[in-house]
Amino acid sequence: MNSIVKAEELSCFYGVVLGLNNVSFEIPAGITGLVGPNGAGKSTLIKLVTGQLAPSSGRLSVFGEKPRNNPKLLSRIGYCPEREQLPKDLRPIDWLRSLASISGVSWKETKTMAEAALDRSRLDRAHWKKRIGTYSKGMKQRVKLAQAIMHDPDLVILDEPMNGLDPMGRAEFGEILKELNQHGKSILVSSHILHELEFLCSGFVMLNWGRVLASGSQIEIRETVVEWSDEISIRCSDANGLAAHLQNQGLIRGFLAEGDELTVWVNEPEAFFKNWPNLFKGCDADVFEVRNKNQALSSIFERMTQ
Ligand SMILES: Nc1ncnc2c1ncn2[C@@H]1O[C@H](COP(=O)(O)OP(=O)(O)OP(=O)(O)O)[C@@H](O)[C@H]1O
Repeated sequence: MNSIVKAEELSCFYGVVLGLNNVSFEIPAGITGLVGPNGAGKSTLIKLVTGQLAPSSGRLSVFGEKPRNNPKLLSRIGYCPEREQLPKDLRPIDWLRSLASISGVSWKETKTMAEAALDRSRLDRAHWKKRIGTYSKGMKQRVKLAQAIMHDPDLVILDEPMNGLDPMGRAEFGEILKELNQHGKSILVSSHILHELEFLCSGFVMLNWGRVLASGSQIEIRETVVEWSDEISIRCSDANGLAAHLQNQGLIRGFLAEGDELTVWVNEPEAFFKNWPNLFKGCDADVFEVRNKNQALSSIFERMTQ
């Protein structure tokens, strides 16, 4: 694998408190979700990748180099921290220009950089003249993102950026990240709610209690599941018609039809899931999606953390 981040037997302790415990994984280019409940070690890992912390033991490389005390490497990384530390009284352009100027960019050039970053973060130009303190949560996240991408990094790291956003805000922010990815940026984004990232990420690192529970693409993680649920969700054009069809064949012992969503409790889950295209033959309903409850990524994660 051509990995961007590679951890080998990596540990990080805060005195006697365990932050990360002997984790090994690789993250390829793309959008990767770092998922785990509170205290799982997500921020610790992000601080290691951004060189803010040194590993207690093990090895960590980002683009093949150690991140700690490595300014050249860090210039290829953009970081959007979890905490909201924005200057309320400044306008976003002024803040971003000041940051670029501190980093040694000429004052004239800072304007182009700041404007480009705000455009790429999709902060509506109508709001640029307002002070950051008057902004909504979603607009502040875009300013934070602009700060992280202003220097055109190859890897953008965001710690819990969806926190506090409503579903619409999360979807919009996800679209911005996808667009950045389409422009060649790799993205590492953390959340304690897997569902927030499932639609966005091609791969995941799942953490709990400082350990990696699973890592890899969605398909690779799903393949680690050997247990099947007897509860299967089917999205189709005629839920009642399809339920009757399955019941007549003696395949299900119960069902619940709600709109275009049919939930069935099947007698032999694995056989059903593997054979479903044939089982639906002879029924007029169009089938759009079939999901085994245990195969949903969120369900896998729930069971791993139990
Ligand atoms: N500065 C610190 N000093 C001592 N312990 C710490 C420190 N930072 C984190 N920890 C501990 O390390 C463990 C991992 O914390 P971390 O912040 O990395 O988790 P997280 O997954 O980011 O959680 P959250 O979503 O709550 O931020 C926790 O037990 C936490 O209490």
